[in-house]
Amino acid sequence: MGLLANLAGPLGDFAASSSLPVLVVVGFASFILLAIVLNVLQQLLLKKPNEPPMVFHWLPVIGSTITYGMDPFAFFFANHKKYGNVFTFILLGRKMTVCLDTTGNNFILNGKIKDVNAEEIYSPLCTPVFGKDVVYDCPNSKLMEQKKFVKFGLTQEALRSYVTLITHECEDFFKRHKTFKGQQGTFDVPKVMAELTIYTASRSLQGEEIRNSFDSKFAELYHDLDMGFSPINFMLSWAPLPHNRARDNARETMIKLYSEIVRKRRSGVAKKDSHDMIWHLMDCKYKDGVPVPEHEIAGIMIALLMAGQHSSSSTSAWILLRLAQNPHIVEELLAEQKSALGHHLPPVSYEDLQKLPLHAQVVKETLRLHAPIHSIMRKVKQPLVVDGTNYVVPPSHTLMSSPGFSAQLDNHFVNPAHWDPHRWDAGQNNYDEERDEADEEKIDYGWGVVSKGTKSPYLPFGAGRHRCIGEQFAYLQLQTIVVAFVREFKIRNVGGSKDIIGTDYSSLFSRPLAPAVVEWERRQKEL
Ligand code: HEM
Repeated sequence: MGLLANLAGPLGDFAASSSLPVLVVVGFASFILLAIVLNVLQQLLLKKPNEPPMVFHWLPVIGSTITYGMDPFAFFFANHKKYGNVFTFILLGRKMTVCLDTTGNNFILNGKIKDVNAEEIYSPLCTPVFGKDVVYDCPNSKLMEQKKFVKFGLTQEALRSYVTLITHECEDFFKRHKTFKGQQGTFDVPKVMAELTIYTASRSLQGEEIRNSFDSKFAELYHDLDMGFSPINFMLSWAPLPHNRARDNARETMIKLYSEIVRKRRSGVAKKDSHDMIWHLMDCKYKDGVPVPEHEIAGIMIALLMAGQHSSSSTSAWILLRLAQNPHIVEELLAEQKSALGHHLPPVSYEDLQKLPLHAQVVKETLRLHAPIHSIMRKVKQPLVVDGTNYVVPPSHTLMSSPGFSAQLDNHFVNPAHWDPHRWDAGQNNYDEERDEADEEKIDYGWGVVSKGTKSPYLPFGAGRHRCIGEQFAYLQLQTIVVAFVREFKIRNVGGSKDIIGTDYSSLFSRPLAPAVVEWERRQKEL
């Protein structure tokens, strides 16, 4: 051996040292190949007839992660065509069973608490952002009470005051923001609308102190906290990565900030002169008579800020992008305001919003095509027979529902890909919304009576015990922004094109691909 090595000299040394990496690469490639072959054979030969069909995939663990992640709706449509309403796919090693259309929405969203569970899925991601003892870091019955507090805090009086506050924020923004200097220009819609949305939500729901903090330290804290929702955190929310450390610092600082506001208000330094949610939560008590502790008030307020901001800012951006694609609708909206409220366009009130059906329909139609939450997930707790099938979903699976998918089906909506707010004028769709709503079973999970939505193909706010409690606020906020915007501006796509921008699915909430730039022009004020 020694002799041979000496004879080969430096060449032998090189061969000896380079053969190791080659062997490792060959070994790894063989392992991958074997895993692929076994994975394919398993799919072809070991089909379980009583389980939903598995979406074919080459790579174990990765499965359909990439195709689903790039465009979930395209993925749902392609597999709906192949397999029907129920199928399973692999998402980062997890088995996800998708149940589509109205039966699928109902099966998952109205599932019983003993069968399906949301907190096991959402808690690892949300608890480090919201903090302890709220939302998914507590028993479901406590979440239901927390939802009741918020829902009941949205009184007519509160909503009325919010319209005025939101209008002021918008007017101020349109006057002062650097984007809107002069008579005309262009702006990046998602970026600018994210800013306006957070100012309007914080001024109304979160209160004056929080709104004022957004001009200084709060924006940075919000950004750090938001990084907690990076998709990577679905797997690594616990990991000591820089963005998770920043998230934890931001959460602790925010909890302190909210707690200080509560203490200051309780001490009588601040007078109760608004209807924000902090004041309301300070007066709430759980069923056992215990008032909501400071850190829970903070956690609920953070949860509202986060839940509302992502969905509403994406929706407000889509609304403006759709209006820029359809400038004639902007003129129709202004005409509606003039005809319902008077030619001189007085300040809009909460009651006035009910007189502007086209404004509501613009929001409604935008949510139909651009649901910010494309996939809703639940953990299966025990073997479940899927309604209307022989399939049994085992507890190792996660259920996935997508109400945004049924809202794009042509058996429910005529020409579904077309954005047309007038489709909501009576009788334009294939399903009778009013009749279905009247027939609908009603239920109360402890935070007010809601319809179960079992038949509706249109559920942008979800259904069941986890249904959104922010719907009323979101409509009010979005409609008020639209009212203020069309009074001040005309908008259109750059060069008058009819294109619409694509969707960015890279984060947990879908939103327009940025930058999405459109042209604005300030209206001449009539004297
Ligand atoms: C356009 C705006 C919005 C849309 C499309 C939307 C959509 C949704 C959906 C689909 C769900 C159900 C999630 C699930 O079942 O897992 C939900 C839940 C929820 N949303 Fe919204 N939301 C919007 C605005 C808001 C706002 C403004 C707030 C707060 C003020 C809010 C607070 C909540 C809360 C607290 C839940 C309950 C979570 C649970 O019970 O697990 N949302 N939302």
